[in-house]
Amino acid sequence: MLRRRLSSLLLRSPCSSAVASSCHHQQHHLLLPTHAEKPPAPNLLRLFTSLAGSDGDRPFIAFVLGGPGSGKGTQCSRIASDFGFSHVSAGDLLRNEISSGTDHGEWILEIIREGRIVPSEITVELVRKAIESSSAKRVLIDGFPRCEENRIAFEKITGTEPDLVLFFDCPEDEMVKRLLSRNQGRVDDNIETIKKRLKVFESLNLPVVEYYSSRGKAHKINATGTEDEIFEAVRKLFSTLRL
Ligand SMILES: Nc1ncnc2c1ncn2[C@@H]1O[C@H](COP(=O)(O)OP(=O)(O)OP(=O)(O)O)[C@@H](O)[C@H]1O
Ligand SMILES: O=c1ccn([C@@H]2O[C@H](COP(=O)(O)O)[C@@H](O)[C@H]2O)c(=O)[nH]1
Ligand SMILES: [Mg+2]
Repeated sequence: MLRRRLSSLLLRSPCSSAVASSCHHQQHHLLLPTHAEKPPAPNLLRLFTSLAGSDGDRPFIAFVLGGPGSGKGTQCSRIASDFGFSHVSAGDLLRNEISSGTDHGEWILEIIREGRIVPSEITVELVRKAIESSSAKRVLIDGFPRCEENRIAFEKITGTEPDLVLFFDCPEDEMVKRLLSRNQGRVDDNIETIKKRLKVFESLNLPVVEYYSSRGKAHKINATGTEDEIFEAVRKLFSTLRL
């Protein structure tokens, strides 16, 4: 059913048809952290800093989205090395917070273990800092935004939108198979968490893809087949870009 829904949303690449975006996170609020879980609010003034001033100064930004195990990280590494992009993985930034023992590391670990979404005030700030400190002209943001609230916060705080959104479309059974054999010691690579992540993907991540489809920015890539086959489709798309 999910595949059918996605295909109807993203028949063309890029999508030119308007697709209504909807915010499902209210009805799925139980999947998000509760108020009690929130860490101390960061300094809001510091958060409201645009990315490197005017739009003309900022790097080319591509959001890379797709279900858990769809191959975002794998393909991002290849795009980065062939097309000179800096690779910013939101998940890696959060895992660094855990491994470096920051104040809210344990709290982030629990959220990841449960397959839920870390609040925007944490993630947007990590992503914004990573973009700024990379000083790259082309940046891939892997696995972010994860929900409409993330997207709106990013656009508001950085004062910018992505130039391109790549969406890796992969069947659920293939994603599950890949995650269960990933073997990288991730706390979320177990069937209980994977099931939760798939629900979050459908209810919260997909509306972001729908939103960018309606803006003509989303490009769907068939994420089945070998890594090489998928990268060939990616390469074709990136070769057409004026970077
Ligand atoms: N085309 C492919 N065929 C088979 N296995 C693949 C393919 N692409 C990636 N993999 C493997 O599947 C696993 C998941 O890939 P990857 O980590 O890139 O996915 P992801 O979308 O970043 O997942 P997550 O959202 O959990 O970070 C990895 O072990 C990777 O080596
Ligand atoms: O923007 C984000 C990105 C990630 N998370 C949490 O981390 C895990 C793993 O993320 P990957 O990108 O797949 O490595 C994800 O399931 C979320 O729990 C997040 O909250 N916000
Ligand atoms: Mg990944």
